[in-house]
Amino acid sequence: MFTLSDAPTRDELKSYSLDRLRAYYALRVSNNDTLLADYIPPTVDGVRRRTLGIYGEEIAAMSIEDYQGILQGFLVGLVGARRILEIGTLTGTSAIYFANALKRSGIKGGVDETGHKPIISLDISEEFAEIARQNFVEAGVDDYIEVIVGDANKTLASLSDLTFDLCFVDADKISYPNYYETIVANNMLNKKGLFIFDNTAFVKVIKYTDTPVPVTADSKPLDLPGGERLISEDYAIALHEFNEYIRKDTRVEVVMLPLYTGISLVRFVN
Ligand SMILES: C[S@@+](CC[C@H](N)C(=O)[O-])C[C@H]1O[C@@H](n2cnc3c(N)ncnc32)[C@H](O)[C@@H]1O
Repeated sequence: MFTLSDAPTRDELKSYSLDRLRAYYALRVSNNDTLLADYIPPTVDGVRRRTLGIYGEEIAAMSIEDYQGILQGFLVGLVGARRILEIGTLTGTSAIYFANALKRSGIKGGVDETGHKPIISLDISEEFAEIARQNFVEAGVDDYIEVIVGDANKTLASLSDLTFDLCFVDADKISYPNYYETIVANNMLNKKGLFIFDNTAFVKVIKYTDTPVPVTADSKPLDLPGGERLISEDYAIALHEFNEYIRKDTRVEVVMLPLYTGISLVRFVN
């Protein structure tokens, strides 16, 4: 584990290449090394390696990356989240980041008066869910996360009595409008809560070393320059329609972060 004290001096910086300096900052996206140590636990690496070993690159690449995990953990603290809903568990990477963030905020694990753990994560695959549960045990966060298996279009509706402070939506893109409307219509997200929708820009909007791709008002959904296409065109069209839908929804305010394949933050305006 690095410490912030290994920062180069001003003199040493003169012999640094920009790439070396970027590499330095890539590991220091927060000023709090305790937070980084908490947020990038070795177990997340283990989850990635195991997912890669079992399913290969295409599936493993669906897990969020470290920086997104750190950012989402920061947002957990920002909104004071106590209860989190995740749609799309896969093998558990994002849920582990959320659990560590809750721990940092002093939230206790275990089943509460609602009969649930602080994080409910939904996935359609029993196989992924089982691997995720093993990963949660190994990461020491199994008392923070419960996985409910089934099509989230159905399981979500069965949770409509519950209220969450943060909803992270990262499952099948076609269903984003239904997930959004079900959560809003049933008041499942607190008025001060936060939605995070992943992959809303369809393609890698930014590469680490590039400047952000400007998205203009007349951009077509499928012709954003500057990145490999990670998802099918069906998904891109569904996401485009979803983006337009929430952009015009006067109940909410939306900011799409140009990170990875786009991360939309959505909050209620009043
Ligand atoms: C992008 S992955 C989630 C990655 C995870 N959030 C992470 O960072 O590790 C999408 C997941 O959504 C699940 N999924 C797809 N369609 C679904 C549906 N209709 N209901 C519930 N889960 C679904 C898939 O099985 C897959 O595990």
